[in-house]
Amino acid sequence: MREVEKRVDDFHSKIIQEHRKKLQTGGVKDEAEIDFVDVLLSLAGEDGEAHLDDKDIKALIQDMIAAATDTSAVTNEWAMAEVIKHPTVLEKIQEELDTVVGRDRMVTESDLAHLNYLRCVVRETFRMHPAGPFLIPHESVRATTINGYHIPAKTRVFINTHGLGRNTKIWDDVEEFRPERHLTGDGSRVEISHGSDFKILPFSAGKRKCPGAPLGVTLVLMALARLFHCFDWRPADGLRPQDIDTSEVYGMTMPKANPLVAIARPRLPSHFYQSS
Ligand code: HEM
Repeated sequence: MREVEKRVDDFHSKIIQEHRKKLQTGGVKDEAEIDFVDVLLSLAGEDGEAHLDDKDIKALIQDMIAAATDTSAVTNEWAMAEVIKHPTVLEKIQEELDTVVGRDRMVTESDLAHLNYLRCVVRETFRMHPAGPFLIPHESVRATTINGYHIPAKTRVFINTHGLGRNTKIWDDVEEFRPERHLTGDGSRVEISHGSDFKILPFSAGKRKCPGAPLGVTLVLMALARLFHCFDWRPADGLRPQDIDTSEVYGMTMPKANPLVAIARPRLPSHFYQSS
């Protein structure tokens, strides 16, 4: 454990050193190049001191990497597993991709707003498999009463988003992966984070809501759009779609108990798969 800690610490030190060197040798010229660490290093403190020391910056980098990577990866794996388990869903996703994007170019970020069925797939994935099944523990700062429940001050509060997605008072056929249930009646864009109805809460809500939600949504949508646009997918040899295992393990995030194994077959013209 100590050895892992040291390796992680060295990795963070290297990131800080590289950024400090860049700042000292003329700084970052193009505003579009400024990243999270550049901003943290440039925060001015009092009496000519830096606002944050290296320990603070390392903690923030670690927090950001931990919060951003596992959540997005777990969501992608669940979405892939559910889609490969439901071949008609894959067909509908690819039909939409062929209509919106076509087969002679790659998906770009500006396409994502128009992929309403894929957005439903991600929303349905969050309903059934929220990356944070109990969000992050919160504590009530003062006593309050919500829906008749008295919550004393300093109570540790967990929000059961996993239960919310399978609550039969809110959803029907809760065990069924059915993206269509999220389509808006008027064809307007399907929101993924949460709506005014709070029927799903993948990123929590309110002032401690995930600050990376827009980036998280884009990362997940973009990865899935490219994977389904570029490849046809089927389960590993010998398995039928319905055999795909969807058992879960609980932890800080809620990954699949067994990693997904699947077979990809290119579906776009061959020049898209050649490295330049
Ligand atoms: C699919 C992707 C993601 C999911 C499902 C997700 C979900 C969550 C959830 C449930 C929380 C806890 C909110 C609460 O306190 O109740 C959270 C917090 C947080 N997330 Fe995300 N997240 C994702 C992506 C990201 C990304 C890409 C970033 C940054 C680039 C990020 C940064 C953070 C940070 C810094 C916090 C802690 C906020 C605080 O201090 O309270 N997340 N996220």
